[in-house]
Amino acid sequence: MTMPPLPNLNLNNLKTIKVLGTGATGTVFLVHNLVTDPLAKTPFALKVVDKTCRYSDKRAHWEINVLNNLNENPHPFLPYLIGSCETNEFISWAIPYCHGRDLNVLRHRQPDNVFSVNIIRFYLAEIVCALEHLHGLGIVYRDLKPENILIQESGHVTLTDFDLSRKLTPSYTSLGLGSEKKTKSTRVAPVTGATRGERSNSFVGTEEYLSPEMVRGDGHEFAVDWWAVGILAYEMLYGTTPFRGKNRKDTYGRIVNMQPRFNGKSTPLTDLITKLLVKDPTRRLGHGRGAWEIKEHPFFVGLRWDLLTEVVRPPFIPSRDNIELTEKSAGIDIKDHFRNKKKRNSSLDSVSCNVSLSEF
Ligand SMILES: Nc1ncnc2c1ncn2[C@@H]1O[C@H](COP(=O)(O)OP(=O)(O)OP(=O)(O)O)[C@@H](O)[C@H]1O
Repeated sequence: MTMPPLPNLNLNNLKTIKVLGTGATGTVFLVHNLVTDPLAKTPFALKVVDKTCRYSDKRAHWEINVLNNLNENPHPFLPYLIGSCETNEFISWAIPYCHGRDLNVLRHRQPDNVFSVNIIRFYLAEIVCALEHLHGLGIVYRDLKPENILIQESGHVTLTDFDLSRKLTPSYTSLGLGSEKKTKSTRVAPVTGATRGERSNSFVGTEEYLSPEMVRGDGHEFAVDWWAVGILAYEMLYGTTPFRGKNRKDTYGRIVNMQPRFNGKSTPLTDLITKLLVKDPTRRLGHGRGAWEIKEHPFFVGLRWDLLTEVVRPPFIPSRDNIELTEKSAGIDIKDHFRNKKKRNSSLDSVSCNVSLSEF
């Protein structure tokens, strides 16, 4: 499918409504186009990255590149690029706004902060499909975590945030042929700056979601994403990740050495998690035949993968009321926002410009 050329975004025509999220390198704003959509009927998400942060321009260009690729190879559970723009200070790009917040927020709204098994099955199925599509394009995602799984207006998921993703030779083509090339991991090094209660981002993802091969500094490939699916499933089931330690070093030690603990007797879901959390990536579910190994697991028995977007009703459909456009008139000056962010970060010695990404 060939897409028409993307419109260049004109930042002067955009009005910020509110901040949707602030990450290691960028800030995501909810914006609307004052010229074409003055009443903010169809707002969209604008990710803005400060070019003065180390590695940020490379990461931003890469993310735009991935989104461009997705425009040519679309998938219902992955975003597309609406447009982009670059100035001396910022790189910005727009993607559709996801009304339902992210899976982390949603989990904290559930009784006991955990999802039911049926809801876990639904979200895992969609995430497996999204990862399968990315892997088919030769992209290893490397940053799966609840905060990066957004809920669309329809209730289906969208994976976001591709700056840590990487291009590999696809191994799981539709013919199941080929062997993948590994991407090297730099040995994990502590980075400072996560504030209390937040998860910190390491150079390749969030520490509790890192795979043993990443922690060890071995080469890694698509199987890191299947490991992260196992961590995610565990967190959705128990409300906590399986290897969380007292501190980062302890967490890394547990990731490499400890087996996950389960409450009660084995179920298809705990069996799936066990097979995804195999330390040796070559023995992990998904390594041999990619997503199909996971789709064929008994946990998903009876699920019509081909009808996922049409028949299966999402467990949570955000209502229009969830869109808090009350701050519509407020407007946030993007430059001011970054000036203040820099001030805050310098006093915290924060991660913002400090993320070690020596692979770039
Ligand atoms: N399209 C969107 N719709 C709604 N909210 C969004 C959208 N994109 C991002 N967000 C919110 O903004 C947050 C940060 O986005 P994103 O992860 O892309 O930024 P980042 O700077 O790369 O962060 P990170 O430090 O995790 O790499 C997300 O967790 C989410 O809550």
